[in-house]
Amino acid sequence: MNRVTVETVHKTYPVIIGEGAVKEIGPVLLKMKNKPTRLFVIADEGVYAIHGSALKEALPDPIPVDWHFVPAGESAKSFSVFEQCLTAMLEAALDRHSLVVAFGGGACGDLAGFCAASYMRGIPFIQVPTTILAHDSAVGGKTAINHPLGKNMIGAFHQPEAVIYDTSFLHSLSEKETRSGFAEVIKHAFIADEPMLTEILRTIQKTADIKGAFLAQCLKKGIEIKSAIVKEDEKEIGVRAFLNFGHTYGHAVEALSGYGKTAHGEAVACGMIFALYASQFKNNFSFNIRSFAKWLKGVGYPVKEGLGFSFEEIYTVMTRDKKAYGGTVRFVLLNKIGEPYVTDMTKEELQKIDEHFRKEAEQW
Ligand SMILES: NC(=O)c1ccc[n+]([C@@H]2O[C@H](COP(=O)([O-])OP(=O)(O)OC[C@H]3O[C@@H](n4cnc5c(N)ncnc54)[C@H](O)[C@@H]3O)[C@@H](O)[C@H]2O)c1
Ligand SMILES: O=C(O)C(=O)C[C@@H](O)[C@H](O)[C@H](O)COP(=O)(O)O
Ligand SMILES: [Zn+2]
Repeated sequence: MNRVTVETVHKTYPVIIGEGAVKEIGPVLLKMKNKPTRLFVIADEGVYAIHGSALKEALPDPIPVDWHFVPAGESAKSFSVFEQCLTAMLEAALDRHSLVVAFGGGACGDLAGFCAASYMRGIPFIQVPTTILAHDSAVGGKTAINHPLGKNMIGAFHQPEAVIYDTSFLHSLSEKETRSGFAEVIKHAFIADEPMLTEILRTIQKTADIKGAFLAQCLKKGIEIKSAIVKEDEKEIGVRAFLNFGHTYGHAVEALSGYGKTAHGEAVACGMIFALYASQFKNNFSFNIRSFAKWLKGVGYPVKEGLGFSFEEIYTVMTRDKKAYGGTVRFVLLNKIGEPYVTDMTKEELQKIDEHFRKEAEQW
């Protein structure tokens, strides 16, 4: 098993990664200082149907367990599902030493983490992620649900007690979800590791290449990059915003297309192309963006997903981004690969970049 330790001001916790890692959940729970009085598993119903028995067998006998199922994917991050979870948690009479287990991808993890953060003002939880994307979402303590007006707008920072990342769950992911998750790996490489990016561009030519030892190595590196940033800035006062590379535009595409249609990572992939053009516009960032966009398309990413919306539509959603304040939109751009920075962008600048982006898209 591989292990990465995440350190924050108030909590240090392990990310245990590997095939069969789910078996580690028993020892982790039984070793906790306050042994949980009850477990409340919030499970993505699609994931439960495929992998539920593995988690069931791994939970330790002495601790009583309630199971609560939520819709598969992004639709779980809604007010109504959040309310249903809290009602079920109250009915199960959870106390402050009860523990929530999030079982699913990033959507279920974000929802379950927010339920744990809100119930009695915060009870412990453990992430048992099941997607490639969740190498990012399960680590670092951002939890949230969506609002029709913006992505992840209602949420809290709440760190898990542990992340139990069983990579054998990833074998059943669809091609779309494999690609979507891998976009966050590409993001981690762009913001922190040029050799990793080069290796990715060389190794991956189609979705089916995202597998095996190379994928395992990318996931561990991604988690290490993320945990180093979270250690420095848990609550996004500064450098944590770098993890938002590709997200300002990406979140707008997700919100406009109706959550769940364009997968998060697909939207982030489009957002990274936009942010690369913006980096070129702002400071002559030198990189062959056209060939990167073509590479993404070749792997299977729907790179033109944002083009169906007008600049005004995208801009309006971007002004509600959590990084924006005082009326300006803020973007994460690159000086060079591995050297991100945050900058204000005016509407005029963004409009010019959008025009260039649309013109370039004819060549992808
Ligand atoms: N908190 C964070 O730091 C953070 C970081 C990145 C993304 N996110 C959030 O994560 C969400 C996206 O997460 P995601 O990409 O994991 O998608 P997801 O949770 O929406 O799952 C996508 C689909 O894959 C299915 N699925 C999950 N695991 C599976 C498996 N092992 N086998 C087969 N099918 C499986 C689900 O049922 C669902 O239909 C977004 O809401 C995004 O905002 C949060
Ligand atoms: O952990 C972070 O910080 C990130 O920004 C990771 C992102 O991949 C993730 O999608 C996050 O949920 C976006 O954060 P938000 O604050 O823009 O909602
Ligand atoms: Zn993301």
